[in-house]
Amino acid sequence: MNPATAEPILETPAIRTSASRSPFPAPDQAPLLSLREVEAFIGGSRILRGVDLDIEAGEVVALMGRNGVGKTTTLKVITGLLPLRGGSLMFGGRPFDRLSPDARARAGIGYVPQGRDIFPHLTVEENLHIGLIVHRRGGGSVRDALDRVFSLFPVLKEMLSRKGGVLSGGQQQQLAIGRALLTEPRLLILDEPTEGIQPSIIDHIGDTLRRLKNEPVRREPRYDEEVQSAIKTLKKEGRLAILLVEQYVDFCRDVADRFYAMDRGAVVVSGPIAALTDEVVRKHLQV
Ligand SMILES: Nc1ncnc2c1ncn2[C@@H]1O[C@H](COP(=O)(O)OP(=O)(O)OP(=O)(O)O)[C@@H](O)[C@H]1O
Repeated sequence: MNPATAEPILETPAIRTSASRSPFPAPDQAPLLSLREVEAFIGGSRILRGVDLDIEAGEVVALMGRNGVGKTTTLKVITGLLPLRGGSLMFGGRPFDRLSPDARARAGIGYVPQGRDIFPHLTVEENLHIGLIVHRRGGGSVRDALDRVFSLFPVLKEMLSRKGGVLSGGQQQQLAIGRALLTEPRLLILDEPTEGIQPSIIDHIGDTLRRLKNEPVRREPRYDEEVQSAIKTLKKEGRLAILLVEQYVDFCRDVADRFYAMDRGAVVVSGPIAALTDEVVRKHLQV
């Protein structure tokens, strides 16, 4: 079944459950990633309250929701930065909640956290080398892996000797994604890839003109088109799945196959991206 087209939208608590799936399906039939009834605490506070989420190989899934509902916490549980306190977590059909964050990275989970986490005092080239040496998987050549990153993000090739800290927000994002891709992940996790990216000059000019004409300034999302088009290219290649925490609805509608919307530590709606209607946005996502 293609989840992008065949799956109806469901309101939780009974979000899409897999009645036909046994709790431990054969690895080759299982989703790439599967969270069931996941619970997590920060300090004494219960932050995740039974999160259910599946990602199939090759698909792009948007995890959405208002501020503070538990999206980043969900990613931290997946990557092992926060312990699972209840429920199950499977990757490639096998439980993996006991693995260290490092072992999860080696198993194929690439993570680009919010704020990007590049090394500002190292050059672009040195930042990329960290991706190559730390967790490199797969048998492909380093040259091919680098060429793939440079074809997705040509600006990185031009800026190899610049320090990471002098790049623009959008370029740092491209560097962080490029570095994660060099580890050849099976699942790439991106936490708010559009966050903190400066409005483009074109948008700025547009705003100024509108102000001059006394028209309201557009408050449309502004995001990095390179990141958007890279996600679409990666999706076409189908070599990895992407889990994306993102607040811009248009961005998600453009790149994602499916979405999950969270509220107060649980998934409240999920479905194919076509089901992310304006009503769903108003009810579950708008502030
Ligand atoms: N280090 C922490 N200590 C205490 N509470 C925390 C901590 N980190 C997160 N929380 C709380 O956990 C809840 C979920 O936070 P989380 O960062 O997962 O939300 P989010 O959906 O990713 O939102 P945002 O878009 O604002 O990042 C919030 O109520 C937040 O206040």
